[in-house]
Amino acid sequence: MNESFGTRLRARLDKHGPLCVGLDPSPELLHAWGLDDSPAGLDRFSRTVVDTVSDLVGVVKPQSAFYERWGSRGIAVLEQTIADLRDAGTLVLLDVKRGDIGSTMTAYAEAYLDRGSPLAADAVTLSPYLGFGSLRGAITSALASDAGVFVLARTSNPEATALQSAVAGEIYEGVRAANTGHSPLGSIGVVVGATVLDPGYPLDHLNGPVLAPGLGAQGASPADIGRLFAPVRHAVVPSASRAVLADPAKLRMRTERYRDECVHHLSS
Ligand SMILES: O=c1ccn([C@@H]2O[C@H](COP(=O)(O)O)[C@@H](O)[C@H]2O)c(=O)[nH]1
Repeated sequence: MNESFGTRLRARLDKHGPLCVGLDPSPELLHAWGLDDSPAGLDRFSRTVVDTVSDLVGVVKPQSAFYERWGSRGIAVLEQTIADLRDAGTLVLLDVKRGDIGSTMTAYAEAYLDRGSPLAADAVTLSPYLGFGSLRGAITSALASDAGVFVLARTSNPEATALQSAVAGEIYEGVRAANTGHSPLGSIGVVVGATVLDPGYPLDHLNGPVLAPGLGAQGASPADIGRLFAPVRHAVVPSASRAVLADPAKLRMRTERYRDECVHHLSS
């Protein structure tokens, strides 16, 4: 029997520390790297990031939108990047934020979670704003494929606060229920930005992982990670994209620095 996503994630976090590197090949970053904004540029950027950080972190989070910009040629690069990460033994958390009615979610689950799909990731981000129940089929598919999902609960952007604080309770409770009985860690996670002032829920009750974007470019620091997520120190996955990707010559050093500072603030 294969190991669940939660089990694999826990092992990677224990070995490599919590940091997740985001893979966001925006036109600005490609330009800063001296690369063309083209499928060839995306490919070069992605291969360089995979080669540079895959021994440093347990999880990499490609942002699908930056590959989708280039249509089928960008998706081909994304498929190759997912394959390269898997070959390197790095967990792939594909940031796609899909959310729709149940029958369509089944198709998204086939695209991103079914082991036979060329875009199959270890986990994906999902949006619950058609109701948490609309995600149940996708969650069932994820568990059947030993994959995981991260459901948006309190995202890192400031515009989200009013809407999400009104409904986050339903999302947290749905995730908690989905993880009941799973050990050492459930496979169903939440997204809680490192920029939020208060997650509004005892995250250690979830028995699942917490993706915490917002480190660096959006203003959150490793100290914020320690302050917000100490109760889930073995389950939090802080992610940084622009802050580590800005300069290829400093990519490895910045990844190590953010990783080590997150470890430090989570253990103090
Ligand atoms: O709440 C969320 C959920 C996802 N994101 C994504 O993470 C990265 C952040 O990039 P940075 O350069 O580290 O700011 C990006 O892909 C977002 O789409 C998020 O920021 N907040």
